[in-house]
Amino acid sequence: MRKPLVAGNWKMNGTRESARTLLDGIKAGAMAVNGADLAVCVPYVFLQQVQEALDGSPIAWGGQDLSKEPKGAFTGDISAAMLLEFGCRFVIVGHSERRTLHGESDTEVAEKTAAALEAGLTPIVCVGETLEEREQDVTNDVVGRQLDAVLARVGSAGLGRCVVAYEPVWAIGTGRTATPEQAQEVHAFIRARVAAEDAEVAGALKILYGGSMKPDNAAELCAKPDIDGGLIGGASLVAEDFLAIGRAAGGS
Ligand SMILES: O=C(CO)COP(=O)(O)O
Repeated sequence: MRKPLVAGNWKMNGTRESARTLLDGIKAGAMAVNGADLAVCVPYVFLQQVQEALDGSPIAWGGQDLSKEPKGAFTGDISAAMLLEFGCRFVIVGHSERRTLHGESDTEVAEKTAAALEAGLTPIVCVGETLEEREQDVTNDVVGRQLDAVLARVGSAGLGRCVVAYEPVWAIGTGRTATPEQAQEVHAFIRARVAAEDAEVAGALKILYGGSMKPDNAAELCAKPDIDGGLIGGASLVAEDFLAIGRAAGGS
């Protein structure tokens, strides 16, 4: 039985003040979220504040990216060890915004996944196709290629220590959600691809959906057999919406 995970991706949003209000709100409602785990992935500069606010709470936290290198002359980058020092459990890897805006390749994403695993972090590995790719009917090719790069680097045992997030690029921040059937189809494809390597790992792997998941569509998406929660952008910035998604994912 896979316990759903609802992880917020704050992206590049927030101030100290808004983060405080948001964290207070999430903490206040977290106990009513039964049956799903909660996490927030925040901008680096808020990690200390988040650690202080959430330490001892049921809510985990993490970063939104990391360097594949352990340390050294990499201006602007953050290592896995640094994230660990601030109590992170998770780190998002290979988000489409990083693949597109920062040119991250499949190989680089795989290296980052390996670096996170070596340090003991749980990578949330993002995969997903663009609108053009969906229209060309190459969704499975793209998602399969992105997944295979990670599998080739960390093996099925490594992938078993990851969370995968399927995020169709055309559904991110657009208000255009994949239908539950569209999402389920790709989630089932991902699980089958992993099962071809290792059925046990595939059965236990959490596969989150991301892309305009909101309180009003979360229950329907999460009711699908291969959808194990969500990676939430916009709605994770509003405590009540984030909590409502958590409750829906948990089945309450
Ligand atoms: O990219 C996402 C989460 O990583 C999804 O963002 P939205 O929920 O804002 O569409």
